[in-house]
Amino acid sequence: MWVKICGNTSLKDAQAAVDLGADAIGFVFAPSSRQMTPEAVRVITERLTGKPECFGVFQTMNFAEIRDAVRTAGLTGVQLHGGVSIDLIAALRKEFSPSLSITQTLHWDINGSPEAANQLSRLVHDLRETGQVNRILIDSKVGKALGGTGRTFDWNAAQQLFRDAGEIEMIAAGGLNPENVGEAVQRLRPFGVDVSSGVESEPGRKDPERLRLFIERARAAGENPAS
Ligand SMILES: O=C(O)c1ccccc1NCC(=O)[C@H](O)[C@H](O)COP(=O)(O)O
Repeated sequence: MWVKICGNTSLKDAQAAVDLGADAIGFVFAPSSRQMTPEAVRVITERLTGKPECFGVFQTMNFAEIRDAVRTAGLTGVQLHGGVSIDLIAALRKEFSPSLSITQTLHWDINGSPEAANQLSRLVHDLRETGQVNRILIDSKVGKALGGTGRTFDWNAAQQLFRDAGEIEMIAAGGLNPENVGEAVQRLRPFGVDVSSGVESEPGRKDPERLRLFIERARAAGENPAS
């Protein structure tokens, strides 16, 4: 089970996640209590020991802004959180191919209609067809909030979406924490999981014990489908 710890704001927290076995760490450039600048992230990525994937989370659709942040911050991947633009994905792929990992986020509106799941399925299909996206992350949308919400979506209703995704790597996010990640993995059988607020002691600060439990339980559930 691939595990990403998102919303890091310090070297101490990012290094703790890596030392505890996270595959990837994330930095939020979107408006948020966890928002970072590319320069501040660079200070962290330059000093990190280990070789995690380092993702930037972007809510902008501005190609130049993302391109410059990738270079300045020393990112290995982008997580596109502000909507789907095949043109933006193609431009990033052309600029960085194949070294940049591209994750497209799709949002499950927790107050949305049941038909929204069909729309997400079509989007997953279309993104897969482009062959330019490495992973798709399903996150909760709560009102206008597109990330870091701490709220889960309906895992039962989403099972089909994850099952039908085919070969593209699907990541589950939204309200995960050490207490519920095992159940989320059991229900959705994702390629990976992503967490931000569920392993914090306060916004922007990670709790080492919650980090440890999250990673351990996600991995255990991933290795044992029957548990
Ligand atoms: O984390 C944020 O504050 C955030 C704000 C705006 C857009 C994206 C954001 N985070 C991106 C992530 O990858 C989070 O891990 C994901 O949204 C899950 O957050 P949480 O429900 O707090 O675990």
